[in-house]
Amino acid sequence: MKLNMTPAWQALQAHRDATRDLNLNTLFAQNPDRFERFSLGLNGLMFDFSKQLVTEETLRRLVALARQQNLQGRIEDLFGGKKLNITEDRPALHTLLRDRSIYSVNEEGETVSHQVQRVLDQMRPFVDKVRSGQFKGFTGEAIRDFVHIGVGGSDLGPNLACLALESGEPGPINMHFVSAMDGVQIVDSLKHLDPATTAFIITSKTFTTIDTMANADRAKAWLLAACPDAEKACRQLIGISVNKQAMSAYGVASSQQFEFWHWVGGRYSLWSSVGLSVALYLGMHTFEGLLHGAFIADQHFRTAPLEQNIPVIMALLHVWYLNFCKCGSRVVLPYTSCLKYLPDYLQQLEMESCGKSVSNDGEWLDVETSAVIWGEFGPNGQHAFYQSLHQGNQMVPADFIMVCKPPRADNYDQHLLSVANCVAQSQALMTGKSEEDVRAQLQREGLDEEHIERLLPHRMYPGNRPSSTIVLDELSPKNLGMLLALYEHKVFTQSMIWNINPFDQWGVELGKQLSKRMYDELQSGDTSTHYDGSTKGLMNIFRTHSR
Ligand SMILES: O=P(O)(O)OC[C@H]1O[C@](O)(CO)[C@@H](O)[C@@H]1O
Repeated sequence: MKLNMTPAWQALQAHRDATRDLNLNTLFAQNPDRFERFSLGLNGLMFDFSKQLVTEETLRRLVALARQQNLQGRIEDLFGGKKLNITEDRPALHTLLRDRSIYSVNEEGETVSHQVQRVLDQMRPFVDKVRSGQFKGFTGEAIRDFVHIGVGGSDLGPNLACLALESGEPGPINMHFVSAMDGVQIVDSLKHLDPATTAFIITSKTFTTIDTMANADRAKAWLLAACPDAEKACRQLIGISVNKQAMSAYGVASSQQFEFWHWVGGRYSLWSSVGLSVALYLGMHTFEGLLHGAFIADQHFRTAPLEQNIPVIMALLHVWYLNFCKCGSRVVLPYTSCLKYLPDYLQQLEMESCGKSVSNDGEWLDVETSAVIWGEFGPNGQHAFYQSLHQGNQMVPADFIMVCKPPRADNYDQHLLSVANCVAQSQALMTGKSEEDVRAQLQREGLDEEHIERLLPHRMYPGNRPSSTIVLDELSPKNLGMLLALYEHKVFTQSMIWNINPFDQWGVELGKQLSKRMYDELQSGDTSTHYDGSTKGLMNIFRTHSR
């Protein structure tokens, strides 16, 4: 039976039709305990969903949908290593990267736990060597600068975590990130770096991604220009990949190859050796803190009742807004610039995982799956798109992220400013500003009646716009690990409700194939006739103006 014909779905649809007039201000007025009732805590993290347009009944019906879709069984399948990634015939075992003691799933003879342990045991001494200045370049000087080269899941997580968790004080090494295929970032970075003291961390699950390999080629050529002894120069390359053969062929010494496995999806790979850059930059204890936090979230997801399960509630709210309230996008608003890259990270996690139109049974879906996830460091967003959040005519549910302890102790005052804005913005979205309030204000400002009538509709805020606030007591490795893993499980829950595979991404392949052919033709100057008019026109314009 199609999902939207099932009893739980139909019941939710009827409930939505009956509650279209739900008003948040009224809900708070009717229930003084609403904040306590509609918030959940977990080890230093609090999830406040009291400003969501839902009632107890909405939640009950959403949980009934999760039960109907056998969510609990699917959670067990995930943790038990069932091959949930059916189109690639493999399990998704990223949770094992955070818990090496309990589960052990056999994968080609060696238990997965052993594989994970082996790589962590390889990472630890390497991190010590680097951070103590014992990792030397071709002149014998210590390597001080590392350039992490990767893209998508091989870039976003480490980049997010390095910025989020750095102390603001200089450490033993500097970390730089390069992901852009156009070559601008790598060329600009190399200008400021010294080949004698710089190493490159080439991070790519496949070790074939053209964006990453083009940047790596550029970096390797730069090293070779300074040190023609290829073996010595390549000592400054570190590889992170499932593809050991390709790393060796590229010249990465086997002691500097850090493996991960096919069962770790790219956007779920921060917890694998892909996190090496975090460990190098901030210490192994920071990386292990991230793993620990994610493990706490895993246990919570696996054991908490659905009604008190944070990622389950996050996902059900997402389903509610996307499928029943028809809100096609959701905005992520962190109120610390340390989490500047969080919206980008979550955009890949959600949109690559859920951007599907076909169910696990191969049927075209009749319900929406992929919401547009976007966002920005909140205070900057306020000066760009909050106008639309407050007065635009589309409802965009928001996730505010607030941190209590200031990430920089020596600027408490500005931290207060940011927190005040975070809380005030979610309040303003909810309460809005009524016609009476606007009229009273304009009268106080001394405007005449005609002017007031003209301005009234422009100065009113409809309010009743929903948001959640996730509060972290501090921005620690544990809390960041928890936050990211909760979002992972949110995405998993949504996917199980829609019965889609969140672990493949076939939709990115066609563009890659076409661009390869086009690149070859642009290089050779070949004028192909098999393109459509627009494509041919664009290529011709480029040919005319590029040189
Ligand atoms: O780690 P790789 O193999 O270089 O891939 C990078 C990214 O490219 C994608 O395959 C999408 O193009 C992502 O899923 C992945 O995170």
